[in-house]
This record gives sequence, structure tokens and C-alpha cells, in this order.
Amino acid sequence: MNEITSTNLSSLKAWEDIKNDKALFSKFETEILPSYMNSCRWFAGKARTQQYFKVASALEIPIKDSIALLCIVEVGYDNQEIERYLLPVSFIEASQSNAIAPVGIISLAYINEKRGFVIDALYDERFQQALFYQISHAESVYQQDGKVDFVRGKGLSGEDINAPITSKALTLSSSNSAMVFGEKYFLKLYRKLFKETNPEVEMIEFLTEHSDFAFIPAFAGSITWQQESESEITLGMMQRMVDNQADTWEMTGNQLTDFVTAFVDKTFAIKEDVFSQVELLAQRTAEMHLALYAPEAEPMFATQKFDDTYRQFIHKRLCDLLDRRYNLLIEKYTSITDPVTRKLAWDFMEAKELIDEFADQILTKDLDSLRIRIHGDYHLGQVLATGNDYIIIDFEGEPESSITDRKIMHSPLKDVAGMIRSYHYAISAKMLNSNETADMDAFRVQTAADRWYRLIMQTYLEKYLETFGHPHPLFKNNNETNFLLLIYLLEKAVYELGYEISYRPDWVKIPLKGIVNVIREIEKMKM
Ligand SMILES: Nc1ncnc2c1ncn2[C@@H]1O[C@H](COP(=O)(O)OP(=O)(O)O)[C@@H](O)[C@H]1O
Ligand SMILES: O=P(O)(O)O[C@H]1O[C@H](CO)[C@@H](O[C@H]2O[C@H](CO)[C@@H](O)[C@H](O)[C@H]2O)[C@H](O)[C@H]1O
Repeated sequence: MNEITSTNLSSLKAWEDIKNDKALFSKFETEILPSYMNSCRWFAGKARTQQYFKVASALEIPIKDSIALLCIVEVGYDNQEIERYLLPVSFIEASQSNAIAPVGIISLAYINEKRGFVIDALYDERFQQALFYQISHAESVYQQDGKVDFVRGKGLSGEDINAPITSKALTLSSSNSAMVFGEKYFLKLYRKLFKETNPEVEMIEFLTEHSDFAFIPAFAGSITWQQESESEITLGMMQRMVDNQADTWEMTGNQLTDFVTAFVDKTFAIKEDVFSQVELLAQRTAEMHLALYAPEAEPMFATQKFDDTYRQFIHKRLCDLLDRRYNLLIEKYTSITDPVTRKLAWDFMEAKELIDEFADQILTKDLDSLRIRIHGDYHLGQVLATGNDYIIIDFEGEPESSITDRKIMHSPLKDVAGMIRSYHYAISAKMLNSNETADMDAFRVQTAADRWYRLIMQTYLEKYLETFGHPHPLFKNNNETNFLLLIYLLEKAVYELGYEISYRPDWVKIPLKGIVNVIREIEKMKM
């Protein structure tokens, strides 16, 4: 349980009228929320200088014999930036609180002379049941400020609409929170909120309602806050629950354990099965892109060309990323002690002119390929393995980008680059960081890792392109495909370099090697 300090909440009002107790809210904002939010895995502002926490709105949702409040918590930072988070709260009497997960307890409270706890309503069964009911009945709950709209999707079976269903909260180690219903439905509550429809809802709804692509969990509903004359804010999304064994990052890691064992015994061996699984993932990736290729669709999904606006956008993004990473590397260079990492960092810095020249080509090169909506943050961790197939999840887009940028159309080769980088990560993490290979000749280890990566990358790419048939509807010719793939591989590896410097300094050599691989390809093209 989060530590309950002497700070607790008290009110003479009934919980259902608690919104009118200004003093209680003021105490909640100044004395409870700062420490509670900073203890939550989903709160992204922990490393920043926070100036205030404020409940900007509290939307009422009826639950059994009471109400829950969807608190929209505004967090202000020292640079004037503001973020908004969703924190649903309810009050539970002490005698009922045993079933509540300790992470869900926000504060001890005396409300209308009843002793209990203000809790994160995610963990309150009454709230879980209320959300499921509202979604199944596609209701709207009117507020002082707009309404909360519940939408029912095709993925929700008619038979579940009025039938009893069990529910529970999941404790995820991720940036959002989830609850499950009867092992059949997975409801994600978005924690960080944006004044726009979440791209994930758009993507899952489009794929479920307008395509036959079956390798996503079907859209079962959404929760949205609609205010007058304001953009809507997505609060949650429900999908079918996937009975999965692991994600493909974990699965690839297990396959690589076999590879490393064989390698230590001086054998280079990749099981045939591994190639079939890579091919199947490539096929599902291509099928997802085919489903998203909808020239006749509404503007949000209709195909676009490589026009000047996009060329300038992607060029600026790449150049900004490069500048930030060069500065970071210059700052950190003397503290890099590992000679391999140092050499790779040096190669990257030395190739600045070559990379800049290559990036500039995006502004002028003839490009007749097309752009569509894509997954946007595609890597092995975003694919669930069901035993004999794959289900693709988490269409929220790259966490570092704004919501508007996450909806920009790209060549689907950006997703392909994401997955190829992920295979490179998987083999590198295993070979370069594992105990079994620690005492082996580094050159031999690197050569075997490179071979594995190339074989897997070719297998993935060939199957991916083959799945579309000829002529390819989205890629004009091999020359363009190779160029765009290199641009996106470079962009992704440069992005990852920043991520690793901040979060996993021991892994910095992995994206650096990815960047150097691209540099070698650019050099070959110039020969
Ligand atoms: N439809 C689903 N069925 C079963 N498990 C799921 C489903 N969607 C997500 N998960 C599980 O929840 C985890 C987090 O989901 P994800 O969409 O990546 O959330 P986040 O946006 O918080 O990163 C996944 O790694 C997976 O284990
Ligand atoms: O899944 P997230 O949206 O949180 O993505 C972030 O974290 C990822 C790490 O979990 C990071 O992915 C990088 O590491 C993965 C292995 O841990 C690897 O499979 C990916 O290819 C690599 O990019 C991702 O970049 C970051 O945005």
C-alpha cells in the first residue's frame, strides 16, 4: 500500500456531492496528488520540475450506489508546459477495501463521517462494471461541461450486452492502465490525455469496421469526452482480449538462446521454424498495410503522395534528431569507456557530411511511392504471439511525437524499418550482452550476429514485398524502396540512440551499430 501519512482527506459532504467541497479539492491537489502521481508507473513527468497539480475537471460517472469522478489532472512544469492525465477516483468504505490493490489506494479519507479510502477507481469493481455497461449500451453521460460518450464497436458480442461478466484491473508496467472483462475484453484507460482523438482508436476502429484484417484485437468500444467547441479527448478503448503466450520480443529472445548455445559449440544454426515465423510476421505486416491502403477512404485514411510538405517535414525531423544526437554524443564522448562504442560513435560523428547530404536527397529525389497511415511504433514488443499466429497491438504511435505528428502518413517502409531495427536489437542484445559470449573473441561474435541479422532481415523483407504482388501498389521501384528504407532505418536508429543514452547507456552501441550499417550502405550507393 502507498504510505498513508497523517495527510488525509475529510469532508462533511456526501461523496456524491464532493465536487462542491473546494477545501477538500485544494488539499487533494497540493498534498495528495504530487506524491501519489509520482509513485505511478504511468506518470511521465517524474523527471521534470513540477510546479502544480490541479483537477481541471471532474466528470461524474454513476456506479452502483455512488459515483466515480474522472479527474482530469493538469500538471504544470517549470517551462510553462502543461500535461493532462486521467485519474478516475471513487470512495470506498474501510470495511470494503481489502480487495483493492495497494497501488490503487490514494488517500485515507473521512467522508460524511464514514472512514474509508479515496482510490484509483480502476481498481473499483463498481467502476469497471459501470464502464462495461455504458459501452455495451452505447450511452452518453451528460456533464456540466459537455458529455462522456461511450461507443460500442463491432468486436463486442451481442450476447455479452446484458449478461453478467467478471472484471478486474491489470497492473501493467506501461504508460497506460487496463482492465479485463471475462477474459474476453481488454479495456485500456489512457493516462496521458491529448486534445484530439487518440490515433489508436482511429486505427483500430478503421481496421475493424472497414477491413477484413483479423490480426488486431477487434474494436469493442471507446470512451470519449466531448466538450462544446473543443476537440474531443479520448479516455479509453476496449478491444477483444488476446489469449497470448508472449510478445515476439520475448519469443525471439528464446529462439536466440538456442542460437547462442549452438554458436558457443562452434555451430552456426538457425532452426527452419524461425524463418517460417519471421515470414509469417512479414506477411501479417504487409496484410496490415494492405488493409490501411484505402485510396477511396475518408481523408484521414486516403492515400497521399510524397508532396513537398511531407518531404520538408521528414527532412526537418531527421535533421533535428541528428543535431540533438550529435550534441548529446559530443557531450558524452569522453565518458564512453567501452572501446567498441567509442569507435562506433566516432564513425558516426565522422560521417556527418555524408549523412547530411543523404538526408537532403529526400527534398529533391524523384519519389512516386505513396504514403498511408501506419502503425508508427512498430517493434517486436508490439506483436503478441498466439502460438500459431500474431496479433498486432499498441497503435498509439511514437511516444516522443505530438498527437498531430503521430497521424501523419508515411511510407509503410517506416514500419518495416522499425521491425528490422527490432531484429537487430534482439540479436545484438543477446550476443553482445550475454554471459555465454562474454569471453569469446568480439570479432567472431559480431560476425555471427551480423550474419543472423542479415538472413533474418532478408527473409522478412522478401516475404513482406512478395505479399503485395506485382506491380506493388505503394512502392514505385526497387531504387525508391531501398532509398526510403535506408532513410527510415537511419531515422529510427538515430531516435533510438537518444532513447538508449537516457534509459540504457549499456545498450548505446546497438543503435550506433545500426547507424554505422546505414552509413556503409550509403557509401556503397556512392561507389
Ligand atoms: N487486446 C489485448 N489482449 C491481451 N493483452 C493485451 C491486449 N492489448 C494489450 N495487451 C497487454 O498489455 C500490454 C500493454 O499494452 P499496450 O497496448 O502496449 O499498452 P501501452 O499503451 O500502455 O504501452 C501488452 O504488452 C500486452 O501484454
Ligand atoms: O514500446 P514503447 O512505445 O515504450 O517504445 C520505447 O521503448 C522501447 C523499448 O521498450 C524502444 O524500443 C527499442 O528497444 C526494443 C527492445 O527493448 C527494440 O525491440 C526496439 O526495436 C527498439 O527501438 C522504443 O524505441 C521506445 O520508443
